Amino acid sequence: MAKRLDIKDLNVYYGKFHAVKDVTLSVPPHSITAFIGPSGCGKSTVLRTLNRMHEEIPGAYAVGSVLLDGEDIYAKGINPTAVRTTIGMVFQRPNPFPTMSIRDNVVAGLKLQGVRNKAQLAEVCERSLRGANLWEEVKDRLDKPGGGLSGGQQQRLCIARAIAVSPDVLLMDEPCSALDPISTLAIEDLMQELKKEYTIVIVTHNMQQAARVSDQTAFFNLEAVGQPGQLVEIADTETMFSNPTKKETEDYISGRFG
Ligand SMILES: Nc1ncnc2c1ncn2[C@@H]1O[C@H](COP(=O)(O)OP(=O)(O)OP(=O)(O)O)[C@@H](O)[C@H]1O
Repeated sequence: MAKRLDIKDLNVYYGKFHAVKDVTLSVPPHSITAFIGPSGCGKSTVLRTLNRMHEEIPGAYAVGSVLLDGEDIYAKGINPTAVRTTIGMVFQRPNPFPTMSIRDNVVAGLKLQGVRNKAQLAEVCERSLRGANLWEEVKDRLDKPGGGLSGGQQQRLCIARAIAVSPDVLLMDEPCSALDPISTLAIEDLMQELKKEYTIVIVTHNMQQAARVSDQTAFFNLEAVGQPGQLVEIADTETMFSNPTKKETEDYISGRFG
């Protein structure tokens, strides 16, 4: 079920390096929010803090709060693994378990949670593959390895894997950057379907993609190399691309820098 995210005064550090400064923004449920901005401005860093994935990086830490429907995902006693189930992530390069069957890839998270009931696993597998718009292409080869699919199919398999555990939010870190244009459009179409059930945040380098798929766009920038990235502005996507408030946003989206 889609939930709302509220990020408040978020600062992120890699050891002594202050990577992201004072980010405050909200992501409404059933919407797609795109993070755009030049390389190194902290888009992926912010995204990773939205499901505590940065905690896997030695020395990385966040200060501030991230609320999921009002509940702080950083509160004491909250298990980061549980957070990553509720707030799933799809990465830049499709990363299915290559030798594992398509079926087992999809239900890997459920099996980790201890679900053993075959009928339940089969039902979730089909529903998730349908949800990721991959069912028709793979229904006759569910026992074949996930690594045998095309790049675009593998990315949809990863989306199926993420939605199989019934998340509230899907984070997507440049999910199309390793894909051809047709697979990219398939994922973009799929995102429009997915937002009916989930809240989506996507990092993209592709401004046309941000304009095509997102409801609101957040532009990040950094004053100079070595300085922390900051949120410059956030607005509904149409306004952002037609009438941004800040000149640096206009310069970026019109291709004058970055
Ligand atoms: N694992 C890490 N360890 C140390 N510094 C990191 C790490 N990951 C990112 N950084 C630094 O944090 C800053 C923000 O990086 P981040 O990857 O979030 O930017 P980005 O906007 O997503 O960039 P890109 O568009 O190139 O992917 C950069 O200065 C980067 O070098």
